[in-house]
Amino acid sequence: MSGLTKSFDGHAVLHGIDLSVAAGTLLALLGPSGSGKTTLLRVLCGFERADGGTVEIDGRLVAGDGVHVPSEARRIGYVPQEGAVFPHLSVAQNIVFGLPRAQRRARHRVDELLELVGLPGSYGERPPQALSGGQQQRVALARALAPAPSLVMLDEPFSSLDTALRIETREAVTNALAAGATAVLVTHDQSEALSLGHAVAVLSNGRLVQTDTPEALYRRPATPELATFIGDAVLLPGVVHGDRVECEMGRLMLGRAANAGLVDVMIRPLQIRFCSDTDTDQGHEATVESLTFYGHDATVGLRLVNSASVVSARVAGHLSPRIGERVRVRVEGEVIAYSRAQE
Ligand SMILES: Nc1ncnc2c1ncn2[C@@H]1O[C@H](COP(=O)(O)OP(=O)(O)OP(=O)(O)O)[C@@H](O)[C@H]1O
Repeated sequence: MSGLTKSFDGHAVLHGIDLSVAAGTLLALLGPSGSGKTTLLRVLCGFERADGGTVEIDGRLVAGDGVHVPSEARRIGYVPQEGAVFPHLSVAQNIVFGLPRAQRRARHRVDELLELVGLPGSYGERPPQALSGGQQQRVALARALAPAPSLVMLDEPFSSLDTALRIETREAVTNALAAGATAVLVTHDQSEALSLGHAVAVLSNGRLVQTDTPEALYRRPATPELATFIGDAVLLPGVVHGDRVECEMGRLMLGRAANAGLVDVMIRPLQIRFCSDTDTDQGHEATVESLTFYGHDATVGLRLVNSASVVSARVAGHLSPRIGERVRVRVEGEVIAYSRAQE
């Protein structure tokens, strides 16, 4: 898609979106509520017309420059949030629903699709109500994949599921899509976007802030706002000298070049590590001020000695310290600096 714009009642919702999805990959479209994800998806599907810009699928212009291919002719499979399956049809009838009449009786196709989404062939004759919410979402995916679409759109397909079903359904969906489908997954869940997307595009107020691999997005977010949106982040004032930055946690290596001068240094809480008792000359002294224990890990609030700053560290649950304890901490790995020059 190129230069896509859309306004509702004079209020701009998409501000010129340029984005491409490589064939055979899953792009996660991540953004907070109201950022324009659904509008973008509706424009791609052809449910909504953009005010400007173009959409091409498999090299074919489907929207823009006076063209508007109707949604049913775009070869897009669509999996909505929930309620996608028709309750009055069997699972098999649901799956073949979008196929030409002549192909609807092909039982082997239903079996193939059920297998693809990880459901037993015997489920074909069941009514959808006899399936769990996650299994129903898999049927919705099988139906979307049945006509071999060029592109599959997944609109928050896991959001109504509880945690266990979510994990199971996510796995089934990624396995099914690994067969080479090109897909766009709309989500407001950071971990879902990072774990499922080959690439992640972040939308904020109708603008794309960054499109990158999950690892690059997490490790080198374009802005401090994006850093805190993608995951927990500690931000400390600092000064850049060459390939290092000086801050209250020491002279740290930069993971991305930054202009010399005043910056905000971004450190992930998992990078703040406790020094062992033998490392007495290493690290910075801090007092444990708060502790939130989650079981497998814990978030520790640390007040740096000789400083007003409190930083947050994430440690394995069995290593969590006691409140009031004096510890030594150091930063592991590279950090990112955001210039304050414009302030
Ligand atoms: N048909 C419409 N008429 C008027 N305004 C609309 C319409 N559809 C969306 N909007 C507005 O456009 C903005 C973006 O909405 P959109 O639903 O695309 O965001 P979203 O990122 O999908 O949010 P959510 O995650 O809550 O679904 C919102 O301010 C919304 O109120």
